[in-house]
Amino acid sequence: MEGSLTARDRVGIQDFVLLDAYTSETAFMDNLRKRFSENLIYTYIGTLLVSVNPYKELGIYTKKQMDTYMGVNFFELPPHIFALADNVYRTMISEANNHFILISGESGAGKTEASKKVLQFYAVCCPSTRLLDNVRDRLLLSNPVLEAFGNAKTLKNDNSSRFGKYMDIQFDHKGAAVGGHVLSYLLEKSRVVHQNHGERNFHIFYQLVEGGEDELLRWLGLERNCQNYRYLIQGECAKVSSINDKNDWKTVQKALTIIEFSEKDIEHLFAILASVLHLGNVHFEASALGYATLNSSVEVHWLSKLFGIPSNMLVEGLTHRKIEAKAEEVLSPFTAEHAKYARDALAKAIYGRTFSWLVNKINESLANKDSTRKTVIGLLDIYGFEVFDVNSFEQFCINFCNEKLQQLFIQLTLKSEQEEYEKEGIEWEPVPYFNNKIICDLVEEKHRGIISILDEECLRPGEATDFTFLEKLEEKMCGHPHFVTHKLADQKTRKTLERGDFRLLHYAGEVTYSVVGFLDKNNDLLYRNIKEVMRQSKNSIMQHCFHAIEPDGKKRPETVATQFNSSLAGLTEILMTKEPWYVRCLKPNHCKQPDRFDDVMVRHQVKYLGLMEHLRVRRAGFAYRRRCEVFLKRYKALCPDTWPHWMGTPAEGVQRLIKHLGYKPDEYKMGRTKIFIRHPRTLFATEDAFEICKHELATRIQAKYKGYRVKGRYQRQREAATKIETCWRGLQARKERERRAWAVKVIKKFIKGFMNRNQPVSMDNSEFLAFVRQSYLTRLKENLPKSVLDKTTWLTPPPIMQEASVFLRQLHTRLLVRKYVRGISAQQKVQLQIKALASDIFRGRKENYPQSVYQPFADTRISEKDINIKVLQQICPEGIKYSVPVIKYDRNGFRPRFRQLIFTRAAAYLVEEAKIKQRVNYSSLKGVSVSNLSDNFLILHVTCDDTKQKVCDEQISFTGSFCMNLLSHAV
Ligand SMILES: Nc1ncnc2c1ncn2[C@@H]1O[C@H](COP(=O)(O)OP(=O)(O)OP(=O)(O)O)[C@@H](O)[C@H]1O
Repeated sequence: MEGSLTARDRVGIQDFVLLDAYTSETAFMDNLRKRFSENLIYTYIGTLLVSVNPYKELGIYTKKQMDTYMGVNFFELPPHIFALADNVYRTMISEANNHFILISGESGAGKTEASKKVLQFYAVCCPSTRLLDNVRDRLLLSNPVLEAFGNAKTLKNDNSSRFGKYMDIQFDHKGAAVGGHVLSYLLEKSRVVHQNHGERNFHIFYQLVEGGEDELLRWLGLERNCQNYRYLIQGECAKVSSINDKNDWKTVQKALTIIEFSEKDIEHLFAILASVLHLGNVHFEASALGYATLNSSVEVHWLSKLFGIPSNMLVEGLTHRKIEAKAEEVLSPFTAEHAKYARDALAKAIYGRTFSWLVNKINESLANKDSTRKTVIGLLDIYGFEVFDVNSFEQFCINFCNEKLQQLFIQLTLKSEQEEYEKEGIEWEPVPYFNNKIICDLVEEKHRGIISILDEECLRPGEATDFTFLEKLEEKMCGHPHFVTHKLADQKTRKTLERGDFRLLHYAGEVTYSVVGFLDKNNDLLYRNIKEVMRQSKNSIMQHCFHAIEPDGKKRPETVATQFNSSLAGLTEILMTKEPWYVRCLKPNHCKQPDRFDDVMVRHQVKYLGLMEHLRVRRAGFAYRRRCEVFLKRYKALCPDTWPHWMGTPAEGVQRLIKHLGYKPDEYKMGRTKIFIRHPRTLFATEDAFEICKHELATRIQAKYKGYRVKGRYQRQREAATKIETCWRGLQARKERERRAWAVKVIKKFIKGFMNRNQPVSMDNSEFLAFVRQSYLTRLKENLPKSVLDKTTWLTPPPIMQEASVFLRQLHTRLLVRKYVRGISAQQKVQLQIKALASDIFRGRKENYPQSVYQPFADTRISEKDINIKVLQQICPEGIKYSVPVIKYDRNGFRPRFRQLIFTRAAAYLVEEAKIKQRVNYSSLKGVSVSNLSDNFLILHVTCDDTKQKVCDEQISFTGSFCMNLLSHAV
């Protein structure tokens, strides 16, 4: 698939919009399956990309592939994530606005992989410099670091994102990636202390233990065996065949240095990871009084060393809490159970806060400090919808997040699209779709939603438990169509629910949540005592985390669910200001197996992702719409009526324009303020015409001239001069520095004068004029005559460049002449002088003169060795100037005779072998005549008063092929 389509690439339909069969789910599934069986994992629905996880390497993400997709029209090549990335990028450049790519799908569907591919595409395909290479490397390498700390093996996915990630890639006006910013959402901290069977802790712990150098492990007090650490073995699957912790460790280490973590930062970061592992091994026993006693001196030793906190302080913090009793604070001992809880809470807090520190640090490294305007492409890769056997608070948050993203998708596509048709007065048959707002409200509605009820239970005084929370839910949610519990369920459903469960009917399916742990996880409290202990740490990251993040003393921090809800609202706001693009990832089977397409499972995803509805709206609707003024502004140059100025309304202008372009009535619709184009191909045809018109330079020049406009006229003149200077540089032989400097000076002078006389009329006009100038000069540069005699015709200039063209032509000719003249030898110079003379004599007077211009003139036509020695002896003292073989005709009878005609300084000699037949003194030469025709006759007229001559008043006629050469010499 390198550029051209093969038969395999055409299997099925590349764009569901083009499916012939009516848009049934069966036809949709057939197409998806057919393509999947040929390893064609991508298919479009318009500009939305559907991707099916192949669970195997397909070799379709090479540099060559990137080159293939770079700058090619979206629908020209088989669907690909690179095509989408390229289309987003080019739209961002041409429209100079912000975009985001929403990648969604359930856990393991391929979201993270897709977002990595997009990032790689930009890293390779965007213009770059050495400086920007740094930014690019950091952008790319932030991924393995974030994955190591934020991803883990789950039952659904060996590399499952346990946090939400939104990454902005910032581009300058030339389209180079110049910076980035990462926002992270709710890390699943509980994984640090607990993993379900078959799952792992975050990758970084295993990488450190497996890959860390011996010396490092010694320094951290760690052993190279994951089995020795309680926090690493709860899922009983420390080793996973698809994961190479050792290699990943190396990648992370390298990435940390490239992202510019200092040695100290790295040291402290590793110390924290080791501390968490030591903390997990801290063991409590109950004393006789039932209080916790700490029986882990080795662990405490290492914790004390790595945190830089005295051991006794640590021990106290881990076994006691501070209680305020009236004016004083007293220490109250924990029970063993309580101490374990406090230890785990500390481990979670340390890891969670370190993760936030890490994200900030990455952001510092990606930040672009330059304040010039940048455009942005956002990449949203957030944990996918997930359902386990036991689902807890974390799944509740993750699935709620997916509900919100589905809601955003609905808002931006199905809902807004249909509302827009209505608003614009376009006839439209509404497409029904399931709006999941009802579920979002169920979770987030103020005072009535699940989060509000949970917060109430967390914050209220008195004995609140997970079960009182469940009762409150039952009380408030009773009868809600998407909520059910054991108590509220009908008999049949009740059998599937435990007493401590509640079930939500999500857009993606039912999920049963166990309320156990909801209150604790939502409170996420850490005892004050242990926080104060951590503040004493000598580890700079710990100091930062426990100082900076702490709210003032007594105020209770916001609950986790509320914080998460607010951050999602913030994310929605960010996304709503950008142009959306979608990648919908599908998971083909539960077993992570290649070549296995589970129909039921895929059909279910197709359904809940709303793909059929999207397809129906796309098919019935319009692929492209733009406000009339925007459309007109872009394409008005394609129609003589609208270019350069359209005086009527934008809508009328658009009508005139599309009439000129020959749009058929079924290809478009005019709304109240917008034009709607049904098929992408119509737009592509228009865009192609536009491209031809403006040439590929248009985008670059537009971008250049935006900056150019702002900088003012002086700057404009300078830039224009520099551009032309560049053109000229290409034209000149680089070695001739002196000449080039002269040319540039003259051109600059010209431009200055020229610009002064050609003040642009309007902004639009100025851009176009600038384009026309640039385009003409570029073409001219490529078509300049290469030598003085080059017959290349000078390019006809556009009207505004007439004057410049004449000037440049003179300049160019002069330059070529100068170059030519400097390059000729003394001998050639004499030749040329003779030619110039021939020109004076014959130009316009003799029919075959033009041909002679291209024939070399020689110094002589008979070399001395071909002249008889006797003759030479006689005439040599006079100095032979020129000799030529001729045929002589005498006056009577025109009998031809072969002779040598030899000119000396004093006379002309007619020679026949060893005999001088005739000598004509120049003093006796009355004249020379030739005809004006294409012959080579030459007649010498001589006087007869020279008694020594045999002929008087004679005409000596010759013919020879070099008559002009001869005569010019003679003269
Ligand atoms: N395009 C692809 N080509 C080859 N393998 C892929 C592709 N996409 C995904 N995979 C495989 O599927 C696995 C899961 O993909 P990924 O981690 O991207 O899922 P996800 O949707 O981000 O899941 P989660 O929501 O759990 O983070 C990858 O580790 C990889 O092995």
